Amino acid sequence: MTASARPRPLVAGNWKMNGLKSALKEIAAMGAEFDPALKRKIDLLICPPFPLVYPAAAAAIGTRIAVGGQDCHAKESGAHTGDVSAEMLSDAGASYVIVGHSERRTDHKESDAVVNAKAQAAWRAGLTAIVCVGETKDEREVGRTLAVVKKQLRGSIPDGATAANLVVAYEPVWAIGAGLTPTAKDVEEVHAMIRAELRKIVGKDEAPLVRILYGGSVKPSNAAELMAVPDVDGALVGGASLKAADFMGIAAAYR
Ligand SMILES: O=C(CO)COP(=O)(O)O
Repeated sequence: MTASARPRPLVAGNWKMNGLKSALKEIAAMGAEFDPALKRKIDLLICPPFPLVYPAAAAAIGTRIAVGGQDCHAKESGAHTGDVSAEMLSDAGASYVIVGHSERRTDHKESDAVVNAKAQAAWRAGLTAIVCVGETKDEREVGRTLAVVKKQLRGSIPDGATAANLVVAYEPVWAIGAGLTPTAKDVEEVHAMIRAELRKIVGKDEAPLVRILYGGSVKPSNAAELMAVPDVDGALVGGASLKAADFMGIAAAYR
């Protein structure tokens, strides 16, 4: 492996609790705009709500757009009403799953240990785990950003991570859905620290190839600047992933 090895960028959409069957036409429209030149450069992923995983995977056939879940249970099956396992997501056509999103950490009190177990479940089912980390506004204001993110990384990423089975998403909680983003310099500082931590976690040969996504108010208008930041290997997009025009406008940062 050469020192200049770079990951293949990933532009991922997290639809959160948005999207009815009618939203599937957006996936078809994204596919139509995902032309051969862009396909050579980047990967695209859409993570719809659970009921749409199977039809989204069907809608994405032939588009090279991957489909993922937004969460999974740590167990394979059993008496866990309302939960969905990584194996079920894989069976429905998913190849990725987001774990430890800040909305799960807040709404469902998910700890790093829970996120770690979910990432292991993802790997057991053959899925790539997108492990989310990020500081709150208060943590940033008191200068704890790097310490908080480092602790989340160490607690949330299981042993056995590789560049193929792990994606890290840095999502400052205060930037999500807020129309606010950190400065390019602030993003660079956090991503550089994540890369350094990854060298300890996956080793120095593999670490440069792990994709580190930035998430939080990514839009077509700021994507080029954010995607140009060193150690930013793509985006995890919320609101702007719901419409093909916005999502493909963000992907166009890689044209
Ligand atoms: O949480 C996010 C993606 O997981 C980011 O959401 P927004 O792009 O809507 O800020």
